[in-house]
Amino acid sequence: MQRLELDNVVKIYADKTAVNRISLQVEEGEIYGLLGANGAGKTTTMRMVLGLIYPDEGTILYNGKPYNKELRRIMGYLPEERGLYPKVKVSEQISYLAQLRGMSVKDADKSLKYWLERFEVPDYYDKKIEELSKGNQQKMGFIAAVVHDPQILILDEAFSGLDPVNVELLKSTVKELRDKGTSILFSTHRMEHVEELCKNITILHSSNTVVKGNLKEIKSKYPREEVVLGTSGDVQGLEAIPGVTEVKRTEDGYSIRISQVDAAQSILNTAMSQSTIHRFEIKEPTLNQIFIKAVGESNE
Ligand SMILES: Nc1ncnc2c1ncn2[C@@H]1O[C@H](COP(=O)(O)OP(=O)(O)OP(=O)(O)O)[C@@H](O)[C@H]1O
Repeated sequence: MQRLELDNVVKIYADKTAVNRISLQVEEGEIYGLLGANGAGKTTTMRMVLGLIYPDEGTILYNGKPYNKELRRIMGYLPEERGLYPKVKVSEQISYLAQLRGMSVKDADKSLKYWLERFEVPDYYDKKIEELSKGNQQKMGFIAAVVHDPQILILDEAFSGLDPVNVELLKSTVKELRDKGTSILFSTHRMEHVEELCKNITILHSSNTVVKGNLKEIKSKYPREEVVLGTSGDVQGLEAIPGVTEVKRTEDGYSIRISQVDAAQSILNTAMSQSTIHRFEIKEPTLNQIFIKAVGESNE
């Protein structure tokens, strides 16, 4: 049984279809990437999953059952815009949120203290949100989303505003939650994070699903269009090889764009006849390249 299942879900605002027939499944212990350009329909989809707004068509099932208010206890949400009150102490508001989701005062306090220790900021317990830096407010938002140990966690740009050390800290936490069985709907514009974390993805464009499936399978279906060549010296004649569209000199060789994969063998033969080769790779497209191809650079 799927932990979370969306089937042909539609949301319409007046004359605007914000989400048009999205279908996806998230298993137990899976991080699912929900991607798309600005205005594509990601936040609307997440808000429907959370039960904050209702779909106009389609179904959303949680452990095989439709939405009911009790599900709030098993869901956690880190919104893109900060959701915590600036003037209230970390301990008061996160403990309150945890109690709203069914925890006892004692368990909520214990869990909050665990997470503050985990993020190496135990002294934030008594601080007001407004006293913290932007990145540390983001960490408190993350704690508010996970403090009650949800089965379904919805993360919208979870790593925004964080320095590289904190990105790694949160990333490893997200992986750990996944390994413990949490199902995570993960939305971001940072494709390298998706490549590292997500098994399956959906890319939305103007409310429609344009790419969907297993990330590795999606990547294998897109043509390989870049050859990386490491050479000890110059190689002449690469531009003249049929199928080569662009040749760039790099520090230790060449980066070559190709329009057909057969060109790679000719590149290797040409290079080997003139120089020692210490690297030859026909690169898979990055998710960034796939995203740009699928969506184009058009923003709303
Ligand atoms: N309450 C609303 N009333 C009317 N239109 C809305 C409402 N909420 C969202 N929309 C529209 O629905 C579409 C999808 O918006 P949504 O916020 O889901 O996009 P998004 O993918 O989360 O974008 P971003 O990456 O910019 O956060 C947009 O065209 C938006 O203007």
